[in-house]
Parts: sequence; structure tokens; C-alpha cells
Amino acid sequence: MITSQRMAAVDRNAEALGVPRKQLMESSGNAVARAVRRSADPGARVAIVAGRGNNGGDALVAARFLDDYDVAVHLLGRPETIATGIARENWEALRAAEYDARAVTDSADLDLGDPDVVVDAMLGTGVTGALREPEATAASAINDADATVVAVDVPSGVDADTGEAAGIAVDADRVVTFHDRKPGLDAVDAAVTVADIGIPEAAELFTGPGDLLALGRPDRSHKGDFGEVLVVGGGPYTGAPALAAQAALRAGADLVRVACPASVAREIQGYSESLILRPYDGERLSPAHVGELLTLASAHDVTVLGPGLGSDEETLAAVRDFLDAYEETAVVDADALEIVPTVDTDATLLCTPHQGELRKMGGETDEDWRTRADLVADFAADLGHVLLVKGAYDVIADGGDRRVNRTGNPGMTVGGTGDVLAGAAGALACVLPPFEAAAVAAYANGRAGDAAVEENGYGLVATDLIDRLPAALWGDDE
Ligand SMILES: NC(=O)C1=CN([C@@H]2O[C@H](COP(=O)(O)OP(=O)(O)OC[C@H]3O[C@@H](n4cnc5c(N)ncnc54)[C@H](O)[C@@H]3O)[C@@H](O)[C@H]2O)[C@@H](O)CC1
Ligand SMILES: [K+]
Repeated sequence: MITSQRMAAVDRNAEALGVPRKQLMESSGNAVARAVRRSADPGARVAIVAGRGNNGGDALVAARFLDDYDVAVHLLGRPETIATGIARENWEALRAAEYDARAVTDSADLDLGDPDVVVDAMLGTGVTGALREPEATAASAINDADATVVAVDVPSGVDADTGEAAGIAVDADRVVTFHDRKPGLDAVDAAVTVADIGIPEAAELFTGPGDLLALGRPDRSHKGDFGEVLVVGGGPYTGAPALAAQAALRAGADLVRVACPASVAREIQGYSESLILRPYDGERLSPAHVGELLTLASAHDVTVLGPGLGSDEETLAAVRDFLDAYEETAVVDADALEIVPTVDTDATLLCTPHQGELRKMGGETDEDWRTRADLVADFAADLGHVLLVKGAYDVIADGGDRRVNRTGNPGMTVGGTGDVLAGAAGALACVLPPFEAAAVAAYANGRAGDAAVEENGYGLVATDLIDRLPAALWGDDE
């Protein structure tokens, strides 16, 4: 199963791996032609009804693989309104090759003839809302035709993720869907074929520019859009919570507060004026502070628990008490991690151990990343939380899904890069599910580190990453 959003990400990742979209469209079109061959013999009359997006594009390709059929292509809309270059190029190829291909602007002019097969390529995963004209009238004409209806990817009008139709939808006999089943097809009464279109498995397994698409538009700048992060850290160390807090801000959080011991508040404030501190008395986190921390945490979307806390036994006791009672989303890092395997919490946790911390949590690791991915996936399943295990290849797992991040470089073993990652994950977990937030955080943190090394060579320090997070998250320049 793959959702439309994830399909778009995988599509973009495939392109970044060197498999261009037009090549995917060629493979899709080929699969559509094979489905027509399964539906009727050569010489049969085939009416292709193509929309203006890539769903239509797939069928414009299919026409070229059906020369031994009597094919007529009906493009719904003027050719200049075709939404993508790759679909337009396929339209122009049909015209140049003098196929029977016409543009229909008024659906009243749509005449399917008396086809044996209709290819429904009006809309696929790009459908929004009820079918508008001319697609709505065209859908009725297709449903009224006495023909075998082959739908491309999903029947037009059906939501690929839910299977629901906001209005009229094409009633298909067959569906040729690409790469993996779309969840909505379970609700469709048709013979479904999943066509392999040559998307490399790496496009799903490895993070890539496609994973950033989940973040939506880079221009969503108005306040309160991302979320509020509480960093609970500081004590023996003061740099860690400051790095995590600044990273959360640069990764998009609208407000970040740092709950820290009063004894180090001034030092933490010294790192950056933009930090809002909520000091508690004493020199380290202790169980006495947990009540006020829970109240403070309830006013935030995500808590980042751990940077610089230290591993004093009363601090770890306080971490346990906090996680026992906390029920929202928390990124857990550094010394707080060792508590996670033995605490029974209703919170959604995104744990960010390096391999030493993973072993301390009771997990196993391995130098070979494939073996490590299996071990981490198994441990995440036992743990019941999301794991982001840092390494030359970072492994993200939640017991079901797994992903591997290849960005980053040896320069990033310098202290503090883990705090930056935890802060970035905290901000992203305000707007993405924890597994996606972990994958995007790992990808962006590594990209920021690569950019820093590219500009300054090695000798990277953690603060070099912070300023580069926005470009790493929003700049899709692969
Ligand atoms: N990896 C992938 O994602 C691949 C996707 N491919 C195809 O690309 C399709 C997605 O293409 P697009 O993203 O261009 O989207 P679609 O082609 O599904 O639909 C987009 C077009 O439909 C119009 N539209 C949207 N809602 C409408 C409504 N309610 N009434 C009338 N018109 C409406 C939009 O204005 C746009 O022109 C997939 O379904 C699949 O067929 C394939 O080319 C192969 C690879
Ligand atoms: K369709």
C-alpha cells in the first residue's frame, strides 16, 4: 500500500536517483497498453479519454503501444492547458505522428463512438473534490458506454487514499495502478493490476528530496503554523539545550522554550537572545520539578527531553516520572534515552540514540547498514516507539516502516550535532508524524552538515548546521 503523498515523494526520489519522471510515464503507459491487450483483441476500437495531468499522460503514452488497435484519443481541454511538460511532450508526439488524437473543450462534443474498450485516464492521484466539467460529463459518457473500462492508476473521481468519490466517478472493470496498491482501491469493485514501473526500491528505502514534500510549501511563514517546542535540558551541560532550542527554531518551530536548572540559566541564555527560558530551582532536574514541567509541557506541541541533562540518578528518576505521566509527543535524546525501554508511557516517543546509546537501551547494532536496519527495526518493534539511530547511514524505524538516511559526513561526529538533530526533530514532529519527522530531520541535518563541509571543509562545529537547516529543509536543489 502507498498513499498519494508517499507516491509523490517516491516519484521525486526516483528522479533524484536518475530515473526521470518521463521514463516512469513511459513504463506506466506501457502497462496501460498491456491491460488493453488483456481486455480486447487487436483491431478492437479503443477510446482513450485523457485528462490534462500525468494520469492523462500515461494514456497518451499507451496509444503509441497500440498501433494494432483502432485507437482514438480524446484530450479533455485545450492542449496548452496540459499541466506537465512530460504529458505535453507525449501529446505532441501523438500529433506529430498523426494519431487520431483530438482536444475536446466542451464535453457535449465528446463522442466516444462505439468503443470496445475505454481507457479512463482523466484523473488519478491528483483529483481534488468532485469531478468538475468536462470530466463529470465525460465520466457519465464512459459509464454509459457498452465497453470494457480500463482505469489508469485509480478510476477518475475516486480518492486514491480513501476510495471515496465526492461526486460522479468512473465505474471501471479494470484498474492498472502503478508501483504499489493505493489504499482507496480496496473500495473499488474492479480487477486491479499493480504494474511495476521501474521505480528503484532505493527510492522508498533511502531518504531523498521527495521526503521533504511532506512539509508542504516553503512559504508557510505565518506564526503558529509550525508549533511550539519545549526543550527540557541543561544541568551538567549547557551548550546542548541551547543547540537543540536554536535548531528547533531554525527547523520551523514558531516558539521554543527551554526548561533548565536556574543555576545554568544565565549561561544558556548567553548562547542566544532568541531563547525563552523557564528555569526551575536547583542545579539539575529532579522529581520535585516534574509537576511544573508537565504543566509547562502541556502548553507545547512537542517536548525535546534530554540535551545536557546528565545522568545523575535523581535526574533519571525525574525523566522516568515525566515519561510516566506525559501523553503527547516527545523527542528523547542523550542521557534520558536509557529510561525509555523500562518506562510504560502513553507518550509518542521519537528516540534519537547514537549506536552506543542504542546498546545502552538494550538494542543491537552492526557496522553493516543493512544488518543494522534489520536490528533497529526489530528493536523499534519491541520498544513500541520511533527510533532514529545515528550512524554513517542513519536508520529510522517504527516497528513497521523503516528508512535509511545517507546524508551527512564524518565531520558530523563532532559534539553537539546530535543536539541539533534532536531540536530539528522536535520542530518537525509538530507538523509531521514522528516517523516522517525523524526521516526528514535526519535527512536535513545531514544535508546541513554536507553544505557546511562543502563551504568550509572539515572542522565542522554544531552551530554550522543550525543556520543551514532552512536551506536543507526547503531548498530542493538535488
Ligand atoms: N510515481 C508517480 O507518482 C507516477 C504517477 N503517474 C501518474 O500521474 C498521476 C498523477 O498525476 P497528476 O499529479 O498530474 O494528477 P492527475 O493527472 O491525477 O490530475 C491532475 C489534473 O486533474 C485536474 N483536476 C484535479 N481535480 C479535478 C476535479 N475534481 N475535476 C476536474 N479536474 C480536476 C487538475 O487541474 C490537473 O490538471 C497518477 O495518478 C499516475 O497516473 C505516472 O505517470 C507514473 C509515475
Ligand atoms: K483515471
